[in-house]
Amino acid sequence: MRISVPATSANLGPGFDCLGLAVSLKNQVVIRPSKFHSVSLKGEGANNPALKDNNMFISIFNDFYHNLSNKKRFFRFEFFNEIPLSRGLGSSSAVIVSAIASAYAIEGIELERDKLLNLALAYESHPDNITPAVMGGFNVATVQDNEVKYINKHMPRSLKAVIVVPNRPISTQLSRKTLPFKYSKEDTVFNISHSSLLTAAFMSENWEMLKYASQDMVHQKYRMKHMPELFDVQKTALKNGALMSTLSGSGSTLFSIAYNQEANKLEQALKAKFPHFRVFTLDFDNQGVKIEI
Ligand SMILES: Nc1ncnc2c1ncn2[C@@H]1O[C@H](COP(=O)(O)OP(=O)(O)OP(=O)(O)O)[C@@H](O)[C@H]1O
Ligand SMILES: N[C@@H](CCO)C(=O)O
Repeated sequence: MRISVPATSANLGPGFDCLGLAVSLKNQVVIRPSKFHSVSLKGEGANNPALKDNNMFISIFNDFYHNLSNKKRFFRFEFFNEIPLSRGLGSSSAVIVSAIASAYAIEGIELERDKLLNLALAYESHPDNITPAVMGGFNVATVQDNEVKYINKHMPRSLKAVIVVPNRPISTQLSRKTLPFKYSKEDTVFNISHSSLLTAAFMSENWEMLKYASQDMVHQKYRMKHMPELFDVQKTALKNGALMSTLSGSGSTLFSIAYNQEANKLEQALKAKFPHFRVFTLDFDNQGVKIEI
């Protein structure tokens, strides 16, 4: 069985903990019954011994598998990771979503996407990465009565994501602790209005509105000041054709959107100015989690 899950970019500026979309970097895992437990790891995280010895995917998979099955079986797990770890591209959501989905699939139990999403919520309390990881596309999501309420929309082929991935990881858990405990009425109103405008811009495909609507007062400046070069990445992106440029999730990746015809120029400008960072041009993913039996 093979399962793949896309990387995701959450917040999109003002939509803290509620907006997110999926891009075409993917983590894949192939799982086969085996005489004994074994793991192989390629791509992102391959040099990280913790991912072999104490792998979050395997522990979540085992929890679900043991609950669903009465059998004692061993598996071989082959991971092919494209999603950089702890860079704000939803690496943990990809692991959570794929581990739950594969435990059901290997037992031959159908799992609806909505149910998968709500099971994933137990591991990640904010829904802005897990929703696009499951559904693909652009998503607005909130949690009410322990359930994710969301609206999803496909992204068009006329746009690309251009991402700048710094070499320093940022842990989401630690980064959330650096945010203020309280916000002023002005900052709160600023974010409500910008997040609403941004959502309307995505839903109505009014791409020229993105640069106004994607501004934020709630989290980016607090997080980016720990890596001040990110302000320069953002400025360079906006000067070179980006329709919007925002901190991806809790960082450290900077995520930009550009028209197809502007994407190459934007990628080259970012590569020239930040040669020590990785720059990728990606399509958007409209499929979300995908299982092949
Ligand atoms: N491919 C993977 N295999 C196993 N564990 C992983 C993998 N990718 C991420 N993880 C786990 O998830 C942690 C990173 O989660 P964290 O929420 O800090 O970052 P993120 O999900 O990449 O960022 P964000 O939530 O801002 O998008 C890693 O330290 C590791 O424990
Ligand atoms: N909304 C989350 C996304 C990262 O998981 C945050 O900004 O902390």
